[in-house]
Amino acid sequence: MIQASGLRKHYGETVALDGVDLHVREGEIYGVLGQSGAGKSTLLRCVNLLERPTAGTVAVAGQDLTALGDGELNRARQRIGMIHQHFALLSSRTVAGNVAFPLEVMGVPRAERRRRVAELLALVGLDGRGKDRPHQLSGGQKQRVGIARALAGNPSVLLSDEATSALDPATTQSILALLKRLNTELGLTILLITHEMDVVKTVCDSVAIMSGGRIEESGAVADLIRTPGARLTREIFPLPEPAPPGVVTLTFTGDPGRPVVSEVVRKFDVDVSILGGSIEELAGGSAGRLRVALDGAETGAALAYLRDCGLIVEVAGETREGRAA
Ligand SMILES: Nc1ncnc2c1ncn2[C@@H]1O[C@H](COP(=O)(O)OP(=O)(O)OP(=O)(O)O)[C@@H](O)[C@H]1O
Repeated sequence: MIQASGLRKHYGETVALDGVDLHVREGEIYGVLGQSGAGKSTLLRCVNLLERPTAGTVAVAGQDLTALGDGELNRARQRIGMIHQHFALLSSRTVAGNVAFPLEVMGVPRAERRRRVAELLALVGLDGRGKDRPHQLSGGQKQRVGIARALAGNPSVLLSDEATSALDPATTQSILALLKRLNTELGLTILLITHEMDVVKTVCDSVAIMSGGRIEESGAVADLIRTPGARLTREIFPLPEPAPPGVVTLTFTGDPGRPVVSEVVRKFDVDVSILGGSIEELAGGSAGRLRVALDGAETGAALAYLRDCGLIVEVAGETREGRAA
């Protein structure tokens, strides 16, 4: 749905994007995670060409935006909604007036605008709040107005620029739940940028980790977690690094369906000490990482058994290895 290739963006001497390739599939929620200055906002603004990249191409829904003239680009942008960290609402307009704004720009007749605005406000849970002014709303409600406005043109893609960064944790969760619902019900493809791992954990199907204008790691969250050595896994399930030589790290996605650790102890001449670990509920299901020390005559056979059970097994100091379930 979104295909960016070889994106570069220079601001004078500053290289904000240093050759970025991004592939967002239709219907997924894709998160770009990175610290301040990593280039996330620049990437997002290059996707809808609010910023023209210094080099590279961007295609959305098969249309190469970088090849379009201004008129065609404006029409293409109507199919790309955007929401912002600080909501960017017009304080002089009512809630309904804010949502109606893009419809006015598109030349939608008044009666149709009213119908559409009412529909959009109901969709984001703001039924009956159309006459309010933005200052009468909470942060979460303001972001709901921002989302309704972004959906006015029936976009196939929604870009989210740190949309939950100004919100408290409970409100963040309610806005993420709304985005997930819109993704599922409308088939909306969502590209969001964030510096919060919790956002990635809660809603993202895929992720790119950015640093210094480059993508360091990208892919489906479930695939990355099963990739030995992935940075995403280490950040979601932090454990002391590096592990002492011989210590074993077990990573798993989904429910193993049986108590594999106690099975190993019963089946093999081996003792297992649990040194640390955690289990997280991710958008695509649960996943976990456990650090253990194995001691006994059948350690090798026990590790082979754990691999056969579908766990990713990494032994500190040995060559990385693992296999899919
Ligand atoms: N309009 C601009 N003019 C000059 N430099 C810019 C401009 N926009 C971004 N930069 C620079 O580009 C780099 C990447 O900035 P960008 O805002 O894309 O990062 P970010 O990951 O979104 O960070 P933040 O979360 O703090 O916004 C930074 O060094 C920033 O100073």
